[in-house]
Amino acid sequence: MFLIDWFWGVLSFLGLYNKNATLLFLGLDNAGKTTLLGVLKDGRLSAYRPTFHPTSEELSMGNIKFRTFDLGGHESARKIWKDYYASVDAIVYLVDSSNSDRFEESKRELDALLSSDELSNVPFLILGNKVDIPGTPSEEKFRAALGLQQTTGKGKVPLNGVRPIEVFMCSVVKKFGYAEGFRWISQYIN
Ligand SMILES: Nc1nc2c(ncn2[C@@H]2O[C@H](COP(=O)(O)OP(=O)(O)OP(=O)(O)O)[C@@H](O)[C@H]2O)c(=O)[nH]1
Ligand SMILES: [Mg+2]
Repeated sequence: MFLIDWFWGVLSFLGLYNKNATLLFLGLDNAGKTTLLGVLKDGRLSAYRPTFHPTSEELSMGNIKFRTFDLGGHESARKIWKDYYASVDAIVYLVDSSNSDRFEESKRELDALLSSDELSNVPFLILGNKVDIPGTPSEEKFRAALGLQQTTGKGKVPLNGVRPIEVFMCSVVKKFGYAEGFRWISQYIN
């Protein structure tokens, strides 16, 4: 009983209670995908090791399926996650905002996703992760670096056929910022 309460508690916290969806967590290696999955799974932080093989992990809660894939330098992984395009309801794209050296690489992968026909109607939540690390850029600077100045708005916005896309800065480790992002994207998930 306790477990079930906790379980639904997590999903309602994320706005995903009584939704039926598959969410893909994408991003370069080291962005925080496995850590986010772990935080959702048991609310605790464990020392998650970098994921090597296969570059995919999955967590199911109720009717929600979370699946991670690493992008960048993983050609074989790319082949795998392309198979999931058809069943994806939302994409959560994680970026390590503390590592500006890799913004360009991360932007390249993101742009490829955004321009793919198969995903043209899929909502995108961009998480600028690790803002707990001193020296991370402001949201404004982060958006500029990723080419995300034009997004669809953080509130409830009538989209008129435009794909929902929005940026939320967060710290998965310190557990803030990402739930707002999930609640934002949940309004575009059935
Ligand atoms: N300071 C800080 N570190 C974080 C945060 N989120 C993740 N990390 C750390 O970043 C490193 C990479 O996190 P992972 O969750 O393994 O990243 P990943 O995207 O799964 O990476 P791969 O599996 O290697 O592709 C780990 O050492 C995490 O502890 C955060 O919010 N703040
Ligand atoms: Mg991982």
